[in-house]
Amino acid sequence: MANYFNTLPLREKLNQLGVCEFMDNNEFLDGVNALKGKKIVIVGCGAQGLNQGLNLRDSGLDVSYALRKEAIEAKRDSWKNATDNNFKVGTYEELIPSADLVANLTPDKQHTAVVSAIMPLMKEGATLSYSHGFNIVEEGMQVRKDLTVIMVAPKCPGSEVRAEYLRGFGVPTLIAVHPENDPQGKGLAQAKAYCVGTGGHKAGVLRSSFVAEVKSDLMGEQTILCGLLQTGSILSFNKMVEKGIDPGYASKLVQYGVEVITEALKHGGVSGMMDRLSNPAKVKAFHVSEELKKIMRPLFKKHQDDIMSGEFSRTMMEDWANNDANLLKWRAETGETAFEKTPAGNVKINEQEYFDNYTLMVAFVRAGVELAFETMVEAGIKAESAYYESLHETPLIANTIARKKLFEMNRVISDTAEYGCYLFDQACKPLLADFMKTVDTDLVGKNFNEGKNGGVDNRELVHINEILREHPVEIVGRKLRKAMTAMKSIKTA
Ligand SMILES: NC(=O)C1=CN([C@@H]2O[C@H](COP(=O)(O)OP(=O)(O)OC[C@H]3O[C@@H](n4cnc5c(N)ncnc54)[C@H](OP(=O)(O)O)[C@@H]3O)[C@@H](O)[C@H]2O)C=CC1
Ligand SMILES: CC[C@](O)(C(C)=O)C(=O)O
Ligand SMILES: [Mg+2]
Ligand SMILES: [Mg+2]
Repeated sequence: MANYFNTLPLREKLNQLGVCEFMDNNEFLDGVNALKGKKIVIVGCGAQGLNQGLNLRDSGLDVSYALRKEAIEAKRDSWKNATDNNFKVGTYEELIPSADLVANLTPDKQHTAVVSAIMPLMKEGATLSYSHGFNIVEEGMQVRKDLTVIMVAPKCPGSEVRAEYLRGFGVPTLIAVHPENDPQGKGLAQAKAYCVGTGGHKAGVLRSSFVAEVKSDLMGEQTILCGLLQTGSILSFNKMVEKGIDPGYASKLVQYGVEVITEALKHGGVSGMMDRLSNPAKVKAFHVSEELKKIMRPLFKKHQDDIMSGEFSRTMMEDWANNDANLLKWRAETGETAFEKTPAGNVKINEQEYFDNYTLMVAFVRAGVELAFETMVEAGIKAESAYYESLHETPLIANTIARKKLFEMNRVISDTAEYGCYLFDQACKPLLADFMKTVDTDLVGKNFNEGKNGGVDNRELVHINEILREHPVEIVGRKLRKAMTAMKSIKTA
């Protein structure tokens, strides 16, 4: 097998990268009907597998889990996840042959082995579904020509796929049909039905391609969503402790601050988040984020370039072959950071204080969201896709950090995302070393300008507001958020 993307001529690369059509609500009027009464068998009951299955069943669909024999015999977590939630569980041989749709929700590193094991058992004309395009695009998996291959990719951690569904909302989702595998022309209807089943249609759906999903998903997870939130959290905590701020206070400000701050992003975009600062702090955060964008832009470009060329996938697959040596080493190192090892203090921090005392995270988030968006778009990803991947998903990742710090984020996201997060973090921390020497407690740990709201040049403030509001991520965000009529506010810390 070879990297599918790299086998395409440039015109086809650009064509598949550019597939991105915002799907109106009236595209989903048929609901789950295309899969009603069909047997959906999910392989893997982990972050996505369990939570997608719960939503699909609640949406009236027939869902069961095919697990590997050793998981059933050893009553592993996947077996517990499925049985504790009263799903039917069986082996591949027991469940796959009668399945109308098989959803492969195992780790990307296992996809070639899993698909090779289940494909011979799949009945003529069945459908194989993914939630990430890595196996098809980066590994070039060849699927039996009578099978339909679709993708329903939530732009969200598995845990929040369920949480937003239970709030009566959903998460932005990319759907796609692999052009090499749609023999009966039923792929789009089934992908739409599956998407309705997960609740994704309530948040926003893009008709995408396997290529466009992979090249944007890998970029978002490595940079703003996981990498920069990890780097920013660790550097913020270390700076506060270095400057004598109580470690318990610092830990709480970081752990919950990123959730409170990015919740504003979800509802009002970057400008909505910045508006929560005092005017002097907003001006400062603007200039700090401009400096951060300048420092980090080459790293963001490198990540996007390595994703586009296949170099990222090659290095990650080398680690797979080396028993995940780097993944496990970086996971252990992250667990040993002072932030991860310092419990949040038993101290009251009100919602506004998270903004007032954490100007630095606001600057990190603006810089990271805009950089990720800009870098994706200049690489050929369409604005709507770049918005879901760089802005809307950031608060959903922050929800996991608020739960149990970086440990929880890295546990819930895919192994692919976790590897990419560490890769970015390893490079970004030294890149920011000189910048962090200039940071003091006015930016992190204490109220900027001691909370005084005066002394701002009106013309500069007007100019800054214009720049923030007219950024392309804000323009497309205002359109996409209009469609999120069912979006709920979450109770933050
Ligand atoms: N995590 C996320 O939030 C997101 C993930 N995705 C994509 O969803 C897919 C699933 O990822 P995710 O939910 O994170 O995966 P998890 O690691 O959470 O779960 C993997 C599941 O697969 C099972 N599994 C592991 N190895 C094998 C194997 N060799 N054969 C059969 N089953 C196996 C595990 O069960 P056991 O080990 O007990 O057998 C577990 O149930 C990936 O393609 C990922 O890129 C897409 C969007 C977001
Ligand atoms: C952000 C990482 C992700 O792409 C996701 C939750 O969307 C993943 O692969 O886990
Ligand atoms: Mg993702
Ligand atoms: Mg991913």
